[in-house]
Amino acid sequence: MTITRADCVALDADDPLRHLRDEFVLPEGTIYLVGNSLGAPPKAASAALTRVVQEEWAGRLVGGWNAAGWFDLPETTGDRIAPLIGAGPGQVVVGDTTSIAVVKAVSAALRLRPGRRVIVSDLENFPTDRYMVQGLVKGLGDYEIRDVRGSEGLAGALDDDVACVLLSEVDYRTGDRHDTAEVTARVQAAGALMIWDLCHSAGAFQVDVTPADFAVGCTYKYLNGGPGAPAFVYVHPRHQNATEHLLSGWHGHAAPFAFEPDYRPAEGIRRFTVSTPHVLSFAALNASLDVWERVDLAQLRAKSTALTSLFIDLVEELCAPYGLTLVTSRDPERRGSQVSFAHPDGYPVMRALIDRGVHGDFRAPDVLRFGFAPLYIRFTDAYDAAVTLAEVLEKEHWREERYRQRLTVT
Ligand SMILES: Cc1ncc(COP(=O)(O)O)c(C=O)c1O
Ligand SMILES: Nc1c(O)cccc1C(=O)C[C@H](N)C(=O)O
Repeated sequence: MTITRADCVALDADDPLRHLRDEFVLPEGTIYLVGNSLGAPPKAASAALTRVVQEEWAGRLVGGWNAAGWFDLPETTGDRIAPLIGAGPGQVVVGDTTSIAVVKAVSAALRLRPGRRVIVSDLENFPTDRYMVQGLVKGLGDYEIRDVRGSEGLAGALDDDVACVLLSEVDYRTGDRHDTAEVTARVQAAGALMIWDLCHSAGAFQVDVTPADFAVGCTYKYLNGGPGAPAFVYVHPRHQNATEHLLSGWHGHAAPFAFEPDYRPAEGIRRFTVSTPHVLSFAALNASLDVWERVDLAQLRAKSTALTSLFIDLVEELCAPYGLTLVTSRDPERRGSQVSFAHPDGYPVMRALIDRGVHGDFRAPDVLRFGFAPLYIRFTDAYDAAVTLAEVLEKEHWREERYRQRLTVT
């Protein structure tokens, strides 16, 4: 084999981020390549949750809203996420879920482009992004969705009717990454607004959100905020006071504790909050953001591309006879921190692999996904995962009937 396990041991020893793995709880014997779905728990999360329950909730009771800063968590936490996506203070707010954030961003964009009735949506977008826009259009009436496939499909889709375009920087299935600067410039040149879904970007590499009009993303994948961790919304400063979104909840009101009968939006990013923040979820997320403060994002990207390139090379070498097709771009610039391979029996192959301690996931119809969270995945993990995948394919372990039984969540 061209690359040996000893080479990978050496790469791990040279990895400037290697100490960060110790910050996470990872079960012995598990190679966890699903950080692109749910990140691993930071060791500090458990103590952070206990502290918030005991000191803030039990200790201060309702006083926690003031004394523990609960009311301002959406903004204070947004300011901590901002540097990871290239944004400044007062440009990001945290709360709700990505699906809700999509409604906020798209509805705010539509109000900025009165007279334009079209929302461009990618057929490859994660389904909830599409479903939320479909629901919005049904509710608002008088708007239409123009479907495209990938940013290539945009060419013929941009005209004077388009109000906004919603795309994911990194495709959840293929792992491919758009050239956001180029696409954003094209969309804006057509007079439309650009909204990026950064779910598979934030924490995978340094994002530059600044050319975008709006962006949304979750914090439970590469950012390791925990299951159900709140989402974020970025709003370019030029738009913040110029528009309103559809979900006019009381935390986004100019004077929430005046209890006025009618909605008046707060100034600035605050108006993109909706209602009561999930304080316990913020505790876990903020424990993770403490780790992120110590991460050099250039080193993160270098490690990510090295890991994904290594995995592609190894799988192509070891699994050549077994019917896998690389789905993700070979160009490291054009991919996130994920590698996908297609296989006609992808589902049982992935179940057999997980049974042998290598956790990836499967996306219909035939995609095996492998996420490489650079904070805690080692080069030896990539090596061992490729060797185990080759074994599963060579020995045809995946043919066992039990691996065909579908679980509810894949
Ligand atoms: C690109 C993308 N957008 C949105 C979501 C869903 O967001 P949520 O269920 O947190 O609203 C996911 C994953 O679940 C995703 O991968
Ligand atoms: N958000 C998820 C959920 O609520 C259940 C199971 C998985 C998820 C995920 O995050 C999946 C992920 N967005 C994907 O890229 O497929």
